[in-house]
Amino acid sequence: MISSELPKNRPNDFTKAILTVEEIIKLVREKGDKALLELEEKLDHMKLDSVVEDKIDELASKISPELKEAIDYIYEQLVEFHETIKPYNAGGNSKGVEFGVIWKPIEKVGIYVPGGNKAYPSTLLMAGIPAKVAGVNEIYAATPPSKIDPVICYIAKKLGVKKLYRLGGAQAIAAFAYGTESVKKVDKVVGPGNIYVQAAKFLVSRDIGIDGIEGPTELVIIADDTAKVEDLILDMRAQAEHGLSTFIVLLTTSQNIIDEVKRELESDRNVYYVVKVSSVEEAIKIANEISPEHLSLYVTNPKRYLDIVSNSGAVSLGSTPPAIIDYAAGPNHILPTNQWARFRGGVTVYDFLKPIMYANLEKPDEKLIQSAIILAKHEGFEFHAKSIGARYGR
Ligand SMILES: NC(=O)c1ccc[n+]([C@@H]2O[C@H](COP(=O)([O-])OP(=O)(O)OC[C@H]3O[C@@H](n4cnc5c(N)ncnc54)[C@H](O)[C@@H]3O)[C@@H](O)[C@H]2O)c1
Ligand SMILES: N[C@H](CO)Cc1c[nH]c[nH+]1
Ligand SMILES: [Zn+2]
Repeated sequence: MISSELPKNRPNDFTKAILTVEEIIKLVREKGDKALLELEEKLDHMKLDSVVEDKIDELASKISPELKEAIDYIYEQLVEFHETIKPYNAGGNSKGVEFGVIWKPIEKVGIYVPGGNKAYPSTLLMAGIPAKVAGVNEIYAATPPSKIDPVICYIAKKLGVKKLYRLGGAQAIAAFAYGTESVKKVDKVVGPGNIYVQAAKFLVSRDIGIDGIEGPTELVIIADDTAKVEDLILDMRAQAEHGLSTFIVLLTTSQNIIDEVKRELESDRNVYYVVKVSSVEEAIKIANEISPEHLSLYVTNPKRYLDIVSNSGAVSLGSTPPAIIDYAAGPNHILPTNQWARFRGGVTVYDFLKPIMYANLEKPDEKLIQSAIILAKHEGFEFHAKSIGARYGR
């Protein structure tokens, strides 16, 4: 289906799942493993005796040499990306203060690998590699029991995942956040998923770290009349493969493109929003407001517009298909949706690191000490002022 107007509410709004998910979280907190087994039976239609996958080695050995080679090759590319952008410990001196930052990995991380409609081994690569590059010691993963793909097991082994859980949806996120008899409580949970998964992450962020809201999928394409309409149609249908809750928009200056896209996609089940704009600049303004997960700049000389893109998870330039970012380019496919791109980006090595700052004042600048004392007194914190003054003879 085609709509010529942007919607007031997004089809992928996770907040509509909050009430259902609150109940699921409550059950997992109260009843631990028992709740997990009941919820898996009810929501994933799988009768399990344990939520821990204990056949990882056996399953991993089943993957074809072709798939193994593909995974190994992509693995290298993603390691290269995160090693390239990894922050380094830095320090300096100013006003007699030696200061700096050391980056420390988070200790325990849970990765959610979606698996309602399809298995997503690519997601385990996308989350696991930056975690490993950051130096996370304990990586755990969960995916719905019907989608324990041997490729997921192969990647889990390669990453050194401590345990793979047969758990989907909000119950997987709750188990990571609060722990159960079988599931390790972690410090941060990351990963994309449907509205139940994202609502659960949102709710547990009271108690553990999350990487943001990532799902269902969004794509905004900006196309001028040089874009190949067949490519645009493929890119729209590609992201529509993630389900009917996806949010897919085409903003174009070309009436020909609009006519052809409408003709081709009118009878698809997904809704595509196709809107005419008068310039690429106008389209970027609209895209910045939408703050989409994926942005495709399928226009002449796309790089010159990067400066005015302010909100987007990842940008595919020119004829680069957004789907290559989903698999192998280097940037992550775990990307913010629901306008979270206004204040955060996709998952990177930074998501698994914490900056610990330090200061050492052996011979500090007098004026700096005096300034601190003045400000502490102004705030009415006498002992703050005194504790500083006493050290530096004031
Ligand atoms: N933005 C991103 O970074 C990104 C990346 C990859 C995938 N995605 C998105 O991930 C999503 C994957 O969705 P999926 O559904 O295939 O898999 P999923 O693993 O996210 O969700 C499946 C789970 O949802 C739970 N569930 C289903 N119906 C429920 C209900 N009525 N009540 C409570 N729980 C319910 C079940 O427990 C099931 O295991 C897609 O929407 C896709 O667009 C987003
Ligand atoms: N397009 C998804 C992000 O929205 C990522 C993905 C994984 N596999 C295929 N696609
Ligand atoms: Zn995709």
